[in-house]
Amino acid sequence: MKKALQSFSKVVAWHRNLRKTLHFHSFSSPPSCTFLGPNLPDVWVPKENTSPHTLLQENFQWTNDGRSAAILEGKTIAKHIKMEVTDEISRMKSEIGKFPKLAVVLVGDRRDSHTFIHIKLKACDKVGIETVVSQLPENCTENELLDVVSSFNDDQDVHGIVVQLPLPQHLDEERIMNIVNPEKDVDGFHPLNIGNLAIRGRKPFFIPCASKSCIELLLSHGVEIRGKRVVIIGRSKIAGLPTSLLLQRHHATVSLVHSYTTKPEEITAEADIVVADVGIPNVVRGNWIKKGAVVIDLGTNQVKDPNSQVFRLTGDVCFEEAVKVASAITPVPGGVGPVTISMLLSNTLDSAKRAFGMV
Ligand SMILES: NC(=O)C1=CN([C@@H]2O[C@H](COP(=O)(O)OP(=O)(O)OC[C@H]3O[C@@H](n4cnc5c(N)ncnc54)[C@H](OP(=O)(O)O)[C@@H]3O)[C@@H](O)[C@H]2O)C=CC1
Ligand SMILES: Nc1nc(=O)c2c([nH]1)NC[C@@H]1CN(c3ccc(C(=O)N[C@@H](CCC(=O)O)C(=O)O)cc3)C=[N+]21
Repeated sequence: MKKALQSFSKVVAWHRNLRKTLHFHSFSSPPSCTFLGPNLPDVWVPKENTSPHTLLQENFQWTNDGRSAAILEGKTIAKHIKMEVTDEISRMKSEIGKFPKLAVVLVGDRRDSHTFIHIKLKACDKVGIETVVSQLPENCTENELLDVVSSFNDDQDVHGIVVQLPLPQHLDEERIMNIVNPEKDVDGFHPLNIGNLAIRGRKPFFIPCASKSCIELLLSHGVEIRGKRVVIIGRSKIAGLPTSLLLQRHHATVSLVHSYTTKPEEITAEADIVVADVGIPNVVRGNWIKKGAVVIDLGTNQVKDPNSQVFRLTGDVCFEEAVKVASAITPVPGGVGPVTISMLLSNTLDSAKRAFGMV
């Protein structure tokens, strides 16, 4: 009993400390926050030493006084997370002579998928995560793909499996996601993980990386989530839907806008926080945003410049317009994307730690 009380007061002290450093972040009652392991709290909370304190703002101002919005920059956060992952992997190697391994499955030849996989592999290499890539042709059968995933499920040296999405039309994404071992599902897309994310107090093995990235960006810049009205444009399983679930766990009031929503701009204009996950460049205009709102742009659209023929990254939000209205906004590139990648590294490390009994 005494021990339980001691650990409970440690948790409370940890919360108090966190509240002090992050200022905005508090829980209604500590016991409602179930701890799921070192890196899997009931809500996603940036670790103290992960969030660069220089970024923390004492009092986040939900205003735009006619100047530009604050830029919620992701590269520095990503760097801090990567540094921490690197340190932990070095420790793992020296203590038990083992390291995490990520398997990536790519079907077909999509240009953006190649880019994203290249970024993931490079990041893994940098922090000391071993990788294995299985590339299948565009016209592969579902059974061929299922076999590849199954072989990674069975491989004890593999701790994380990523099946790059989207898959070609003829393949049933749900069937493929279902077969990934939930304990290796570092993307967090398996129905068991999504389901457990949906219900507060339940314990997903992994939370999707882009969703964690959104929360991390908000919290580490001092943006309060609890009680805020959030509108997410898009309900994809990669980002929109899980982000809505995670934000609910953080006590936001969440609405989802999708392709059947009429007059989405009237709904987004009510939001304190707008999250765009559509995949259409510049679809969210300045007049969709309430003055002083915070804008998180997940869109990473490769758009060909008609003059130079060079591909440029464009977000879903028309940055030039939104920056004049919002109080804070993520840039593309350099906002959500880099943090998403670092979350994948962190999830893979967590999975290896679990496999090695280090948690
Ligand atoms: N930066 C990052 O970390 C990440 C970035 N992304 C990027 O996010 C973007 C979206 O990708 P992904 O999540 O795969 O999305 P999907 O293509 O799977 O889904 C898009 C969503 O947008 C909705 N939608 C489409 N058109 C409209 C519209 N005109 N108005 C309102 N809603 C609309 C769709 O509605 P409906 O459901 O009705 O079809 C759907 O829910 C891409 O640019 C991708 O690269 C994705 C993941 C991570
Ligand atoms: N199984 C699966 N898991 C995913 O997590 C997944 C996926 N499939 N399919 C596609 C989307 C998209 N996504 C991004 C990840 C990183 C950046 C990223 O690093 N962006 C950088 C720049 C990228 C560049 O230079 O092209 C930035 O915004 O600064 C972007 C997008 C993950 N996704």
